[in-house]
Amino acid sequence: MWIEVILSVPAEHTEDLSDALMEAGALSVAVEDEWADTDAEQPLYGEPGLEPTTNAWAQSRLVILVDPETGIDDMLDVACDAISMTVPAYETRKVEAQDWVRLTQSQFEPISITEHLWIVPTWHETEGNATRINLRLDPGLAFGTGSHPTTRLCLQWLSAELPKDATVLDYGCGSGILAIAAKKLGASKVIGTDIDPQAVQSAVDNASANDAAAQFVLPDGMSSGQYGVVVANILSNPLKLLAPALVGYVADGGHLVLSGILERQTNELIAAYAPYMPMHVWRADDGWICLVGQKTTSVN
Ligand SMILES: C[S@@+](CC[C@H](N)C(=O)[O-])C[C@H]1O[C@@H](n2cnc3c(N)ncnc32)[C@H](O)[C@@H]1O
Repeated sequence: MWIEVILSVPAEHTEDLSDALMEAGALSVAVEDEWADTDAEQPLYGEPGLEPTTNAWAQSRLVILVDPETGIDDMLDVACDAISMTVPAYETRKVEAQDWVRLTQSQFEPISITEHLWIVPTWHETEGNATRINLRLDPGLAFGTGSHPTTRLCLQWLSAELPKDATVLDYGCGSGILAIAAKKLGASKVIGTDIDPQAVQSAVDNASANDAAAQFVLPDGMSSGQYGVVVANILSNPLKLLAPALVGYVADGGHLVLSGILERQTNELIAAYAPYMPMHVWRADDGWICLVGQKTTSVN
């Protein structure tokens, strides 16, 4: 018998706390992204090169496996103290002593985005016919495993609307899932960028695992090119701040696809982009919407 300790922390502490917990005696720490629909203020980051100023809105759920002999309060005190964080409330549950890795992995099943596009964890066999595209991705620290509606909406747009041989920029690439999907769906050239170096590395690894030729760089490494499709799944505040930059990356006649927007934020986002480009709701999913616009030659 082992014990699982489950708690939520601001996403910005996820990595440091995971490391500190392992040092303090945890057997393993699994991280689940959890974007709650709350009224908490959203992060104000968004300008290229700027670090997040607050991350109260994005929470991660940690599932920590410990030996029953481990003093849970002591372990949490030591780990939280090491990163100067208040010990959060937690729950525990008993788990049978068995192969915990397999237990964790079994919680992540292949996800169907469309009939032809699937996200398949690497420990699953791929199935299907020649027309089925299987993206091999593992849940990890970088956001983007296809289970979140905001990612799903972008993948559905790419599946349905990506122009043949388009060039694609994935702004806020996380795991690289959108860039990799775009390449597999026929994009001619794909580049992704993210302010999080760990996300960039994870995107590089995932592209390689999928045999997808895509380039990933930090925002500082972006050149000033234009793309037939720019897709950005971030959050409404960064999307507002990034409006001129993102529109600037869209080539004449190209498409801008925005996700990470709650339904109630639709009008403010459309208004924020109105001076640059008309945007409309393409599709909604579970309280989230995807905005799409096409740049005409007369709009700059
Ligand atoms: C919701 S995740 C999206 C990941 C993936 N594209 C997907 O659709 O699942 C948002 C990503 O945007 C990144 N991000 C946030 N602000 C950014 C900014 N100003 N510039 C570049 N990336 C940013 C975050 O680090 C995070 O990896």
